[in-house]
Amino acid sequence: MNIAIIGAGLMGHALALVFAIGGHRVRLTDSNPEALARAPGLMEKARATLEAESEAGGLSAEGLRQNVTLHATLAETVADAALVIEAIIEKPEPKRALFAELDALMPAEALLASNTSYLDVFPLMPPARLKRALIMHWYTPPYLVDLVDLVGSPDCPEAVVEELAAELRRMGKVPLVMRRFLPGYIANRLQSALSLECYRLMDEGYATPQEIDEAIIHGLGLRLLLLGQMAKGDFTGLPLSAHALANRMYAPPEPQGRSTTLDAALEQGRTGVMAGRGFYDWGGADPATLMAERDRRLIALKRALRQIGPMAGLAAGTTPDNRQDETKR
Ligand SMILES: NC(=O)C1=CN([C@@H]2O[C@H](COP(=O)(O)OP(=O)(O)OC[C@H]3O[C@@H](n4cnc5c(N)ncnc54)[C@H](O)[C@@H]3O)[C@@H](O)[C@H]2O)C=CC1
Ligand SMILES: O=C(O)[C@@H](O)C(=O)[C@H](O)[C@@H](O)CO
Repeated sequence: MNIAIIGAGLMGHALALVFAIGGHRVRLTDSNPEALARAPGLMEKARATLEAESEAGGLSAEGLRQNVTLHATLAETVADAALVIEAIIEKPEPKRALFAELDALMPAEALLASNTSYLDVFPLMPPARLKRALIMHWYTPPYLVDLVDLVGSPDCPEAVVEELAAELRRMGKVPLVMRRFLPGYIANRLQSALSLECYRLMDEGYATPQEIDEAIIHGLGLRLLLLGQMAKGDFTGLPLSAHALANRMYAPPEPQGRSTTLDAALEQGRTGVMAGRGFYDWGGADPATLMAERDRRLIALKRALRQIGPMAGLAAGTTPDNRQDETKR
């Protein structure tokens, strides 16, 4: 499939690699020439790390160069594309403006997919595009994290969503199809709730970023990887969960729309790995090298988990799904 990706940042360059590994032809563009120029090095570093662990699907460095090409203009990028992926800044107005530009340039039958983390992008799209518009939300790094949230627009037939889901499964991914848009889908909503509590703990001086990560890595993380949250609840015992709910010992944080801790970091230029520091100081290490080290460890962990297998799979079955039809995913 010919694929166009708009935005070559943290996600865009990695998505280009994912689809190249999947055997597709990718055209990549970015409004920032420096970001676009950075993409080949980031992609090759990630590809080489995957290849070293036999996880690159046979994609060679030359194959990457042939399968992912950089383009300066939208018109060139989306010409003869069957799937156009938007991975630009998470702000409604730039996305709306881009969708309008793309509408005039992309093939009539091309799919339009947004990688948005939380936004209901469908009202931002030209109505005529909605019959072939979806949210296709990936998790970073998308060449290792297999979950992909898939939500068709209200006008997009289920068959179109299922066709894309089938292609993602062929690529070894795990699409989670939602029948209706829900900001944050499932995993991002859970992550968002966790983030809100993290910011509250830091803003109110209860914990440092390092203490939060220690609590997750040495506490929650191990069981989540094997059991998820609900099967873990079965081992905790549901009565205790009921007591904890009834006791209501504290209220979850009210979303404030900002965090003093996060604002301070941003004011000091601590924007994350790409800047060499965020909540942690990465010692000026090259971002691609840090990502390669993250990927090497994630691959080893993923391989071990494949061998161990999730425990939820050992269950005889799940409880009956008593949701009403209209509320089902
Ligand atoms: N960073 C992450 O871990 C994840 C991000 N996402 C979502 O993916 C999208 C992109 O996020 P990131 O890759 O993190 O952002 P980013 O800031 O790293 O990259 C966005 C890129 O889009 C480019 N851009 C902005 N406006 C443009 C336009 N009109 N035309 C062409 N290029 C344009 C920017 O120059 C930038 O390089 C957002 O919607 C975000 O919510 C989804 C999953 C994970
Ligand atoms: O964690 C991820 O990769 C995705 O869930 C994302 O969409 C972004 O990180 C987002 O959650 C940041 O708020």
